[in-house]
Amino acid sequence: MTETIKRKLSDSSAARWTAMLIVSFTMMCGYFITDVMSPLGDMLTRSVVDGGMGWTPTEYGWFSGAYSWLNIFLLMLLFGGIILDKMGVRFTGVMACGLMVGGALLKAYAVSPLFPEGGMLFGFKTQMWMAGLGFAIFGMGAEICGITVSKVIVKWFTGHELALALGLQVAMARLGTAAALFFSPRIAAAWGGISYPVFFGALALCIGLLAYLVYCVMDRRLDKSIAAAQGEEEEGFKLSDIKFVVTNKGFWLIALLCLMFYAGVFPFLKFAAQLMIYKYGVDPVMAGDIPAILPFGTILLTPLFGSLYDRIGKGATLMVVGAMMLVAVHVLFALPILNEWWFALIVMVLLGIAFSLVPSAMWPSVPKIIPQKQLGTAYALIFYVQNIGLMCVPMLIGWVIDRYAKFTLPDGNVSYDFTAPMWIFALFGIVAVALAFMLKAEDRRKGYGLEEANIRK
Ligand SMILES: NCCCC[C@H](N)C(=O)NCC(=O)O
Repeated sequence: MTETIKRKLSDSSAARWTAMLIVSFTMMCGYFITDVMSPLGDMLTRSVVDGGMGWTPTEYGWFSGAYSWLNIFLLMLLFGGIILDKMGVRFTGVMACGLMVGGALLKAYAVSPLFPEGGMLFGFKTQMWMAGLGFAIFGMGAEICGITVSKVIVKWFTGHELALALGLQVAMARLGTAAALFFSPRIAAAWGGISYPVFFGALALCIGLLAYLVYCVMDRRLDKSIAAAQGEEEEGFKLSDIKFVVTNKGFWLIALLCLMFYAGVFPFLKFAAQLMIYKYGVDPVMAGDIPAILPFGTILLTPLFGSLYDRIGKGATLMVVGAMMLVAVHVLFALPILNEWWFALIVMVLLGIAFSLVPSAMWPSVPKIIPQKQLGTAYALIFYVQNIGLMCVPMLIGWVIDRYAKFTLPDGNVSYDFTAPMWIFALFGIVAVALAFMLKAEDRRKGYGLEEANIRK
């Protein structure tokens, strides 16, 4: 008697890498918009007479944190995770892309000359509120898209090169961030307005949406091949899944590590260009270039560390080392030493290594702690916790800069001293180190396999 072994579409390496490239492209366009305003912080906060838009650092901090408003206050990330587990990656991904495009267009409109100037609401400019609302809608789409893309990759790569694939996806996302940091000030300077890079990003996102629609065709075929190979559909989401996830200590350690580590990186990027201008004397048009090194470095290193994790394991150790490097980096930025652009560049490279180590080990570790059927919910909850930091930290830093870091030079110009904000970022790193050690210990106790290789021999 002969038995036919049916292959799933994901067993074809060409098919799974194509799927990975398509969804990562969509995510990359999203990351471009996320940081498109980061190198323009100085332009936004300069006075109108100096050619800026006259926002205060506090307003800039609120706007930067707006990315997470809806995710946190309307629990949109949690609902997004439930929608993902219930409705699947096709519906959720398309919905998320639509939200990103809509939000990006609103944000671009708010900072364009079309938006009426001069209004105030609750002590802040209406322009900031409108741009923030656009960013909040965009952020809701971006985060839901993020968990969807993670689930897509886990779906195609479990039992194959999972960490490498997740690492490459993150690398492509970083390319979006790097492009935003590098090109955004140049587009704004060349075309004469802050709204142009945002409109450009919205256009790129429309192409990202089309790409995702192409992926949907592949996903349908994968589902058919899975049903044929396994003979049964995967069990759907149940509310008890949330309980299962939140009662797991390993899950909480990863979620809190994610909160603390990313609080020291993404919010830092929002202020990094200003740090370059005021501490390291970099020209404002080139102020995004040194921070752009960070994502560029991670483009090579995240897949490299991911592949290392796939082959030899040591995931928990990679997270400990990455968190320690984060502390070192922020301390070096805080200390009053070597205020030279080349030193900032070296420190940024170090941050790039840290920012490759932790994500390349953290994201592929989640499926080792939480089963695939609850993965959408687990990623959503982790992103939810992380978004608390993405919202509060820029607001805190903006306020600290307004209150303690701003001073007037003898010539009447305003300048900033970034020492206090950098110590705050270092503090997040210290807590991240403690959490990474606790995760490593928990792994030893529970045997999650975080120190083991991902590829099954
Ligand atoms: N500036 C983009 C914020 C994306 C946050 C997202 N929740 C996330 O953590 N993605 C994984 C990553 O390492 O970028």
